Amino acid sequence: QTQFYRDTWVEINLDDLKHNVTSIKKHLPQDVHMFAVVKANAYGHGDIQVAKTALENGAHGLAVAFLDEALALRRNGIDAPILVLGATRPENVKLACENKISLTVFYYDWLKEARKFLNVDDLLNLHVKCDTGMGRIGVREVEDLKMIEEYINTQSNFVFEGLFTHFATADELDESYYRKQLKTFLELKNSLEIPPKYIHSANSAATLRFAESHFNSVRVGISMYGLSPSIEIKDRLPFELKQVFSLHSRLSLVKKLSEGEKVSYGATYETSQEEWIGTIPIGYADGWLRKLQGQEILVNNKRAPIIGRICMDQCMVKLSEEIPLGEKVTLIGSQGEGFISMDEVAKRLDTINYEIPCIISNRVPRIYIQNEKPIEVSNKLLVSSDFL
Ligand SMILES: Cc1ncc(COP(=O)(O)O)c(CNc2conc2O)c1O
Repeated sequence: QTQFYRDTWVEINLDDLKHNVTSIKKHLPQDVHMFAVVKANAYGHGDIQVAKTALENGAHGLAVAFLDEALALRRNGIDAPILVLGATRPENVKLACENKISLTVFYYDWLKEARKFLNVDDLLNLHVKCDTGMGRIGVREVEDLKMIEEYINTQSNFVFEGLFTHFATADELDESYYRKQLKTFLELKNSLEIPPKYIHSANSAATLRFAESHFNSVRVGISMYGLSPSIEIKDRLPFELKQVFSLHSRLSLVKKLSEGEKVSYGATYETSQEEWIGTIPIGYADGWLRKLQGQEILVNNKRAPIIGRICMDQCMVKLSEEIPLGEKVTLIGSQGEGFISMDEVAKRLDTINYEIPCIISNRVPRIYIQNEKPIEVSNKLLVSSDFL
């Protein structure tokens, strides 16, 4: 059982994760597959643990950003279908074959290059990505798609396993651009001789809002973690989402300062009267960024503001009264009646909820909670690394 030696940690509630996955599955028709998007260490939640819980509760497969993330899942005993959503080097396709990892192709010449690295009996499962308006990666014209389809279907190394696209605005109230993308995707899909096994377009927002975008598979990330794809659709979701990720620490010092005393770098904070000040062992190197100065956290079930500049490893909080040393504080998540949402922290950082769990760094261990009990600790600082 890996331990951790600083009183700062993330709690991942696997019961809430299960609630979200089963709610999404119930929302989908029986025959629509759910791919759990576990890229970026499952948006900072822990890729292996999230993958296992999602698969145990009805996910059909997994989606990641690049080959390394897929290999990490395979090396941890995950043998469900895995799709790499981003670009892969042609010279690495054999690794994908050997590990039964599906890759994304989005231009013709990649196929000709990739073939050079495959033996005659290698089989590579490919999903063709269409750019219908995201403007990132993907085929944009029917003739380009037809060229790719023709090449895949004539090369024994390649299996045309999937066709997909990605929406840029499915989380917005104005549906016009989404509808334009869906129409373009249908034109591309209908131009194919034979449709591939997986046809998918929906991210969380489209999965929750637009049944016509489900086709036979969906790719769900943010809502699986219990977060709304955007603020504007937050109060229009078809079922309750439970925030899986919470961030906690403990007071490492509590002191009473008299009026006119300074706190932290730059001596920018000055007590306006006699004040109780707590110190917490978390800082910007943990992803608790300096711009979070002033953000309230929960101490003894009450909101308390971070005061003074946030340091690399520590920050200070203004307490409403003397609090015992070692008291648990909650920076994100619930404590008693209080709740600090991912959206509240994101707002203070002028960003979106997706980014927050991603930037809480590997310095902060992840504790997995199931049936209200901690069942696993993942501390990335205490795992060995490969030396070249
Ligand atoms: C191709 C693709 N499919 C599905 C998802 C899941 O979307 P969801 O988390 O909204 O359900 C993403 C998320 N990609 C990103 C999420 O934030 N920035 C991104 O590039 C994606 O890039």
